[in-house]
Amino acid sequence: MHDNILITDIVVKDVRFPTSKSLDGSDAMNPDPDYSAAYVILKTDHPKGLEGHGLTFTIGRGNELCVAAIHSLEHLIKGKTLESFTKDMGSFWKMITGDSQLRWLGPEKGVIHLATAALVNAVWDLYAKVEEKPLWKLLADMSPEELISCIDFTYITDAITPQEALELLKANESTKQERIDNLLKEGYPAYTTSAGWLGYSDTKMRKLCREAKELGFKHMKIKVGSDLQDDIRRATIIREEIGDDLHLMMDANQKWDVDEAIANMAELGQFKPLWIEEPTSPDDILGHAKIAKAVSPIKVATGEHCQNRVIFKQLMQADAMGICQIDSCRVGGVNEILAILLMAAKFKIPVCPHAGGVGLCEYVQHLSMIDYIAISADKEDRIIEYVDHLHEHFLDPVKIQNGAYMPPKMAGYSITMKEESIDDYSFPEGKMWKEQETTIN
Ligand SMILES: C[C@H](O)[C@@H](O)[C@@H](O)[C@H](O)C(=O)O
Ligand SMILES: [Mg+2]
Repeated sequence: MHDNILITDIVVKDVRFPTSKSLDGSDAMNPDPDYSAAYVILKTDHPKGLEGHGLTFTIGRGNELCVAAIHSLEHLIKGKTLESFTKDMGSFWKMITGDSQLRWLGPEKGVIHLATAALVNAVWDLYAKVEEKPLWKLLADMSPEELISCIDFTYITDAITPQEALELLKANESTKQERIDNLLKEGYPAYTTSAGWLGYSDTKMRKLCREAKELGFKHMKIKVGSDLQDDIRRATIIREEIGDDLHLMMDANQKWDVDEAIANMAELGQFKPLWIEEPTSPDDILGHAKIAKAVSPIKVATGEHCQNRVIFKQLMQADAMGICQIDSCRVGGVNEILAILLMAAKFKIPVCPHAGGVGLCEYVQHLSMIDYIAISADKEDRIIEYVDHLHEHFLDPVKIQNGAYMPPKMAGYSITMKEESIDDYSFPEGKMWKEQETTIN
């Protein structure tokens, strides 16, 4: 169906939203994020003019570095056909992460890997659009063999071999349709972070807690890690509002040292959080393992800053990660996510994706859905983050019903941003930035 569609050009945009003005998204480590996207458009010669869209998420300054890194990778994609990639997605991924000179900038981490994610996800978006399916369905319709062929198993075969992964997928194959039907009916449960941003006033927090309850959410996440007494005060207010009806999760955004995390969680444990997220440096595998042991039965959640599948593997092998928080564009896009989902299924670690930001909810719903349909085949103890910001900028925004994500129906990876939004929020020339030039610097 997609024979010889040529990727003729790549357009990259630096899109930034001034969310720091209202302190949306603020946490102990990131007090003033401007949710931003290094945004890619793959132009093609498709008769209907189809384009592949993809983005990688940053929080403002430095977004231009991702834009530049995407340009550096561009020669690996431009002038090639979609089919030359889709006929062997695993090799495509190896090729785009394996450029003999660019690899030095990573390997597979930091700005170059964020850029990889934007491009890889744009290729998947194009693939799904050409096949006229939402991404989750494109993946769900693949045989176990086809799904496995999308993955580069380099560096993870000590945790899962292609053969083991294949068996895992095969065991779920005959029941896939039941789970698709279930998703179409009930959706995939979400949790909300909207009330818990660190910069919000108590009044605003209380109001948002009540709204979240009314909207049917059963789980809520709050930010901690600024000052312990303040964390206790805010958690008390939240518990007053939500009672014991809702589950609570806490996110420290890497603020603590290892022993400090353990000590602080001994205090915050009174609020019965389900998990403590990013208690310390995302690279500290043994530190996470120590914290996980000390705070049990509270789980340690991490992943939004996990640079690649190798770090995920070690966190799992070391019993350091109780909740696996994949991020759609921190690691190298759909292919690497599939590898992580398979490892999580093998280690029986629930996957609760990191979302929010701009476009992350639109992305990760597809990933949790394919996890449920074909990989873990389980929704138990699994929830997708939901944040109520910036969805209006997308052509196919997420749909939440009774606190659950409903499966997207439109073809693609749900990440196509409205043209007007791209223009208005392009940095620094877009009209929204021109209007507030004084606050830029
Ligand atoms: C700066 C961002 O809003 C983060 O606070 C956010 O991604 C957060 O860690 C989350 O888990 O949603
Ligand atoms: Mg977080």
